[in-house]
Amino acid sequence: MNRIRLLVLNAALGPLDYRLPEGVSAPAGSVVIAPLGPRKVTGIVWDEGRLPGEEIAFERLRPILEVLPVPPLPEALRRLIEWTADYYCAALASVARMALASGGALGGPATMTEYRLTGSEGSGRMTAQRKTALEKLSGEQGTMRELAALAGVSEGVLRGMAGSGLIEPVTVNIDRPYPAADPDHAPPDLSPVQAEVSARLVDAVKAQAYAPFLLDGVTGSGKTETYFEPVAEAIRMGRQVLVLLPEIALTENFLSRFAARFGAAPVLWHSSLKSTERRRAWRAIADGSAQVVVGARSALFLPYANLGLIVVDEAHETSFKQDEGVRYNARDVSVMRARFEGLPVVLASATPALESLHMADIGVYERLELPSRFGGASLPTVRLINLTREKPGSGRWLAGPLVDGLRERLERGEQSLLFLNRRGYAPLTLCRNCGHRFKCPSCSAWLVEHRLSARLACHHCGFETRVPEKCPECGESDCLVACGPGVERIADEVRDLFPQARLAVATSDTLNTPERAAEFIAMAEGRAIDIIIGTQLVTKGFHFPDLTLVGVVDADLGLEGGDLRAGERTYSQIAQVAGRAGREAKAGEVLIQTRHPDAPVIAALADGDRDAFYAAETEARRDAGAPPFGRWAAIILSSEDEKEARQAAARLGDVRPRFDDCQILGPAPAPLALLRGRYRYRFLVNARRSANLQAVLRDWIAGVQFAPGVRVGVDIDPYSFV
Ligand SMILES: Nc1ncnc2c1ncn2[C@@H]1O[C@H](COP(=O)(O)OP(=O)(O)OP(=O)(O)O)[C@@H](O)[C@H]1O
Ligand SMILES: [Zn+2]
Repeated sequence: MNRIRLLVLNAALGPLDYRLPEGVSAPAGSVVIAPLGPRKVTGIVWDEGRLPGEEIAFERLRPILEVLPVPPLPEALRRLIEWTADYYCAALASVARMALASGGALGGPATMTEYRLTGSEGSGRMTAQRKTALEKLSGEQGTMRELAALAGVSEGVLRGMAGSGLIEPVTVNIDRPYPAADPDHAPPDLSPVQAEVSARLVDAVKAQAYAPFLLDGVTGSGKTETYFEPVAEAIRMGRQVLVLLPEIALTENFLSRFAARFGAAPVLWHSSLKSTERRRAWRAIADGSAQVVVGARSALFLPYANLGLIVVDEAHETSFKQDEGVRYNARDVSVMRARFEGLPVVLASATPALESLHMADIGVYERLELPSRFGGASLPTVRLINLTREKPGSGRWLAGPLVDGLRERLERGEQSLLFLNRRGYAPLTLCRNCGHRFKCPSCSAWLVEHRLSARLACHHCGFETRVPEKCPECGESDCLVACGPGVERIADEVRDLFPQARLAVATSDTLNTPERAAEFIAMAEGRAIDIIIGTQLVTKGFHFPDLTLVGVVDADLGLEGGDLRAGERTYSQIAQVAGRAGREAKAGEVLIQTRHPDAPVIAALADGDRDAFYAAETEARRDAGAPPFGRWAAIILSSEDEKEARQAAARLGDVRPRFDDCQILGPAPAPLALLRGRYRYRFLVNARRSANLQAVLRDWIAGVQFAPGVRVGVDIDPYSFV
C-alpha cells in the first residue's frame, strides 16, 4: 500500500494521510516533506495503525514531495515519543520536534570549500607576506578566514595567492568527523569496590538488555571513574553512549576528565550550541559515528543509531525536569528509553531522589554502592551553628564560628566555600521613606538587586532596570535599602572581614559561559582563590583538593515556601555542597548556619544520617499520598487577561470529574500569580497509583472550550509548585 500516515511537526494539526509517489519508498520513521494547502510541512512517517485518524479515499490523497536524506527514526525512538506524549499529556508533534532538533541537519550532507597550499611555485611576485604565509600554512587546510588567522595575513593576500596558483580550493564535507575516543587510552586503577561495581556495569553493557541501575556512592567516591569503564566497553563494542549532566556549567569539568581517560573529547549537545555545531552533532548521532554524547536533558530525544548505554549523572538534580513546553523529567524518560531500546541505564548520585531509592528498595533498580571516598579521604565533619544563639552582628550574615573557620583556613592557606542559594546582592529592595517595594512589572516577584551590574532584575522573566537614584513612588533620594543577603552581599561582608583574601563569586551570572566556568575551575585548582561564594551551581561535581571548609550561610532558606520536595531538596543541596570539603588528604569541615537545628532535615545533616532522613521523608510521603506512593499533577491556566484566566479556571473547576482515587484541589491563583505578563491559576491533582491519571486529565480538559487567549499546561509529577 502506498498510503502513509504522517506525524507532522505542528502541534495544531493531527496526523495527516498522504500517498507515496510511484517508485518512492519511505519506511516508518522516514522524515518527509509534504504539501499542506499552499505550504509545506515536515512530517515523520508513522507506523501503520498507531495514530488514530479519519480514513480518506486513496484518490484524494496528495503525494508527498520529498523524503529527506536522513536515517529513519528508529522504532525504539518512535515508541519513546509516543510514550512521552502520552505520559506527560503533551502533543506528539512537540515531542517529535525534540528528536529532529536540528533543522539544518535534515537537508542532508553538505559541502564547503577549504583551501591549502598547492606546493607549486606559482606565478607572480613573492612578497614578504606571501613568504610568511607559505611558511605558516605548510600542511594546513581551512577556510580563507581560518588560514588568514593562522598566517597572520589578510584574506586579500591569500586570495591573491590563489590567483597565482599558490593556494588551491578543496571541497570538504562540512560535518567533519569527531576525533575517536580510545577506550584503552588511560584506564584508571580502580579500588576493589569500584572495580566490582564497574565489572557489574561492564557485564550489563555486554548483555545488551534493559537493566536499570542506581549507582549510589558518597561524594568523592569516584562514581565518574567507575562508570567510565562501561562507557569504554560500549565504545569497544561500537555502540553509542549518552551521558546526561544537569548543567552546562558542569561539563567543563567532565570534558577534561573524559579527555584524560579517553584521549579525545566527547560530542557535546546543549541548547546553546551554534547551528553548525548542532547540525554536525545531530548527523553524527544519527549515523552512529558519535561515540559518546554528553549533554543536557534535550540530548535524550536525539535519534541515536545504535545506543548501548545511558548514564544520568547527578541524577537527583531537579534541572532534569523541564518546566515548560513538554514538561518531562529526563531522569524518568531515560529509564523508559533504556527499556524501549533494551540497554542498561545508570542513575548516579550521592543523594538519590526518594523515587529512585524506592525503586531500588523494591528491586526494580539494581543498587550499586560506593560507600566510601576514594583514596582514603574521609567524609567531612559537620557542625551546626544555631543562629538564634550565635547572632551575626547587625547587617551581617556570618556568625562568629564561621568567621573563625574562614580565618583559620586563610592562615593555613586552605580554601573555603560559602554556599547561599541566592544570586545578586539582595532579594528585596525597598524605600526607607515610603515603604515602596520594587516589583517586576510582568511577574508577581520582587526585583533582585545586582550590585555588580548596578541593576534590579527579575529572576523569573529576565526584566532588568537600572537602580534608580530616587524612589519612583515618593521621589526621595538616597532612601533605598537592601533587605536580606544574596551572594554579592556575602562577598562584601567577607571582603570587609578579610581584605587580603582572594574571592570568587560563582553563580550563573558570573560563570555564564563554558570559558568562564573553565577559568574559574583553573583558578580554584591553581589556588588563586581563597574563598568561593556561590549558589547551587557550586554544590556538585567540583573537586578542589585544598578546599577544607564549607559554610552554609542559610540552611533554612530552601525550607520556606513549603513545596512537596523542599525537605529532600534541602537535604541533597547541603549534602552535595558539604561533599566538596576535604576530598583529598586534608580533612574537611562543614559549618551549617540555621535557626532550626532540630528540624529533621537539619538534624539528619548534622548527624550524617542519610538513612534516618530518607526513612522519615518516606513515611511523610506515604502519609500524604505523595510520590512515589501516590501521584501529583498540576494544571496551569494562564492568560494575559486576568478575568479571562479566572473564568477559564472557574469553568474547568465547574466540570471537575469526581473519582475516589483522584483528589482535585483548586482552582487557586498560582503562587506566582503573574508570570511574564500572564495571569495564572492552578489546580493540583493528587491521585492514587491505581488511578489512570492521564486519562482523567485528558477527558476533563477536553470537555471545556477555552477562549483563544487561554493556555492550558499540564504538569505530570511536577517539581515546580509556583
Ligand atoms: N580509581 C581512581 N583512580 C584515580 N583517581 C580516582 C579514582 N577514583 C576516583 N578518583 C578521583 O577521586 C576524585 C573523586 O571522584 P569523582 O569526582 O568521580 O567522585 P564522585 O563520586 O563523582 O563525587 P561527587 O558525587 O562528589 O561528584 C576525583 O578527583 C577522581 O579523579
Ligand atoms: Zn518578571
